[in-house]
Amino acid sequence: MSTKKIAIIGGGNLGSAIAQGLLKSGFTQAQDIIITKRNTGTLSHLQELGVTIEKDNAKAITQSEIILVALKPYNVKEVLQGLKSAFDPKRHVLISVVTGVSMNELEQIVGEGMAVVRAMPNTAIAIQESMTCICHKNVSEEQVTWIMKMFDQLGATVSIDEKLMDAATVLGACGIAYALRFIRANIQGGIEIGFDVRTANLIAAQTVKGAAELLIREKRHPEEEIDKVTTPKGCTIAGLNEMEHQGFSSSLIKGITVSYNKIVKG
Ligand SMILES: NC(=O)C1=CN([C@@H]2O[C@H](COP(=O)(O)OP(=O)(O)OC[C@H]3O[C@@H](n4cnc5c(N)ncnc54)[C@H](O)[C@@H]3O)[C@@H](O)[C@H]2O)C=CC1
Ligand SMILES: O=C(O)[C@@H]1CCC=N1
Repeated sequence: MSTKKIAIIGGGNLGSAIAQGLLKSGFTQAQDIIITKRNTGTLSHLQELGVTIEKDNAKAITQSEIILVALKPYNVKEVLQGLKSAFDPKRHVLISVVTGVSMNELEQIVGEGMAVVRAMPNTAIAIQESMTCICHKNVSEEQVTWIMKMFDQLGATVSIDEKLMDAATVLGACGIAYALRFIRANIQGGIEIGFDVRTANLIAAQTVKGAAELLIREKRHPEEEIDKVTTPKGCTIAGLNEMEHQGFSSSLIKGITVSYNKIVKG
């Protein structure tokens, strides 16, 4: 368990999901988490668990060692600029989960030499099932070990070059939404062929979980597993081929590149 205090600046979708994951994992105790938001009303579920809810970002920063920034890309610079004097490069590590803001930009805002980490998790962090991609700058070995240990409690973690961070955002963070839309389409199809929505939801979600586990646990390539399902002249290959005729893989690849270009080109 960690004894470092963590301030989460920006208690929105991702910020509160991280707090939930940290609590569930037992890595951090509620009294060691401070979470900030302008309108704190929506954070009562975390307050009930013992997390400190705070409107004053500077106060949260001075009371913590790890400063996890989960603000929107469009206001992160302005908010952090206003908090510059609260940061102490000798004491603080800044972890940003903000899309599209580089470590150099963050360092320039909060002060030269500041230990800066960019982490790209996804919302499954709330249930310790995130995929988190990480890169860092000015961070000591002890700090890296601690940070990797923290994210390891919250799902799978991989260190990447910063130049891949936008791609990580698309594949890992946006990827949750793509996967859920795939499941939803399966549910819609399932209802059309006879299932009630609850049963279709369970079958679709558990089937996707099983498919993912085959790849993660057995380290297989998807096509190797698909080959085991596609009986010659059978219903799977007939359906799969129709999906491909309709542009299934192509639409996903195109969507991924559109998401990526949205980050890179704006
Ligand atoms: N939602 C997701 O799945 C993921 C989001 N991200 C990134 O995480 C960041 C946060 O995203 P979300 O949580 O979805 O956005 P969000 O809008 O839900 O959360 C941002 C929060 O910051 C709060 N806030 C605004 N100004 C503030 C201030 N001055 N002090 C304290 N709090 C303030 C807002 O009230 C809001 O609750 C974004 O940069 C996004 O790109 C990264 C990976 C996944
Ligand atoms: O859509 C967005 O901008 C953010 C980045 C990753 C997930 N949500």
